[in-house]
Amino acid sequence: MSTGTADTTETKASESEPEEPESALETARRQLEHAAAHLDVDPGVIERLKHPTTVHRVAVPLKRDDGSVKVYTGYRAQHDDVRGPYKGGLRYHPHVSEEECVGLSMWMTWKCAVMDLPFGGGKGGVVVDPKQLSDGEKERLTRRFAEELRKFVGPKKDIPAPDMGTDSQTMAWFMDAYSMQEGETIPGVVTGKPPVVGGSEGRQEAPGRSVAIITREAADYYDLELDGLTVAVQGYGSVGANAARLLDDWGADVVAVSDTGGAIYDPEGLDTHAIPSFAEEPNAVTKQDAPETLEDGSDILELDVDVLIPAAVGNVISTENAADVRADIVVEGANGPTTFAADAILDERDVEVIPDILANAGGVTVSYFEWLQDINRRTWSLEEVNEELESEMLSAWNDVRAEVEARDVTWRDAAYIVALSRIAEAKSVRGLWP
Ligand SMILES: NC(=O)C1=CN([C@@H]2O[C@H](COP(=O)(O)OP(=O)(O)OC[C@H]3O[C@@H](n4cnc5c(N)ncnc54)[C@H](OP(=O)(O)O)[C@@H]3O)[C@@H](O)[C@H]2O)C=CC1
Ligand SMILES: O=C(O)CCC(=O)C(=O)O
Repeated sequence: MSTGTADTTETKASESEPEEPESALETARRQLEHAAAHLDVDPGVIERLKHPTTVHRVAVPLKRDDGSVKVYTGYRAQHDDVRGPYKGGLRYHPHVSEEECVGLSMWMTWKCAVMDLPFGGGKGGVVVDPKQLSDGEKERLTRRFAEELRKFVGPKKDIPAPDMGTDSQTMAWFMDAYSMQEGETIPGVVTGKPPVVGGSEGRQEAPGRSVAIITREAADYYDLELDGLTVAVQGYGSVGANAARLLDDWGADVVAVSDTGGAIYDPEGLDTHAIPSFAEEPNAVTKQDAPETLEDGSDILELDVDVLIPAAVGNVISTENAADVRADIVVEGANGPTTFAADAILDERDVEVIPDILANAGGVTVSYFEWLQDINRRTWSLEEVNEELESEMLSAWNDVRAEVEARDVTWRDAAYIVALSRIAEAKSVRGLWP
């Protein structure tokens, strides 16, 4: 089933009435309004950008290993494609909802524009706990989801990728199911695949790598030494573990990391390579030896560190705890970890927040490299990928920094200003208004 700009995504929130808990969509809309106030953009464009173009909702039946049948709900939100095909991940998580997918798809539109990639924004997922499924069940679920979305995706239309609860294997199954239906191998329908079937070297580490690069640049900007920089990382998955390990390699002291089981803390710095990531062994963080274990993993957000990297789920920094965040800089590895109301509290307290749409954008940037490699049937080496990523991240960092300095705005507003200017210009040049 496909719905247009669905009722559930009508404007509910406005900047003047911040309430919590905020949905991803509410946060995204408030951030948009806040940043748009700094720009001379047609208000019609801003109003349009508060809504997705389309949200596809599909039923995904799965025959479980015990022979029973369960029907899951899947979504694909397509927010805006003025700059190119919709692009963004697929999430398998019990809290996936239409509203969450729409909010996340909006962030993808801005993220691709901040990075100046020729893509728009999409996001989707299935309401399921992947930890409760066997590998065979995950494969059947993914293949059926791909079949249900087949008409709406494609290398020139909408290109999914991994997100929470999905990985390169999920993308390989998705690509295979799509290709079988189309009658030819079409690697460019998804990114984040294993390199052996058209994936890019370095894609898996890329969002964590970009978080590390942006942390390094932010530390330098605020005159903090990378050597001995104290860092806490919430979430030890694809983003968190890769960011932690790279920063560790570059001399920072990663003093705390967490997963859903809790956090571990060592003021001397943890051996991040010895701690298994979510992909290597889920829920393994608190099984490691460390001087201190924090049973309530959210305590990691209040540790006295130079840099806090929330890299798990959304809304973890809210009005409940924003006043207790003791880091000097928050670098957002997750999408939407800070609510709109918490952002204001952190700003008042001079805690610098480097936003998700810049910090974790390495994932979609290497996805773009992968898409180019697929189209051109050419493979880049890991060195080429990492060199290009470094250069794209520095270019985006400099664009955003220029707005921070020119307008005296927050890093989030500055990133939105860069993105919105590009999107508004594209809309104006294309002349999309009837
Ligand atoms: N993968 C990608 O390409 C990109 C992902 N992102 C964003 O980064 C975030 C993380 O994604 P990703 O790394 O891919 O996810 P993964 O599924 O690889 O890992 C998620 C990690 O977060 C932990 N976690 C989940 N909930 C909590 C919680 N409440 N407190 C502490 N830890 C928690 C999980 O722990 P456990 O092992 O116990 O389950 C796991 O370690 C998401 O917001 C995602 O949208 C952003 C850009 C790209
Ligand atoms: O690689 C991509 O296309 C998108 C990754 C993603 O979902 C994200 O950046 O949030």
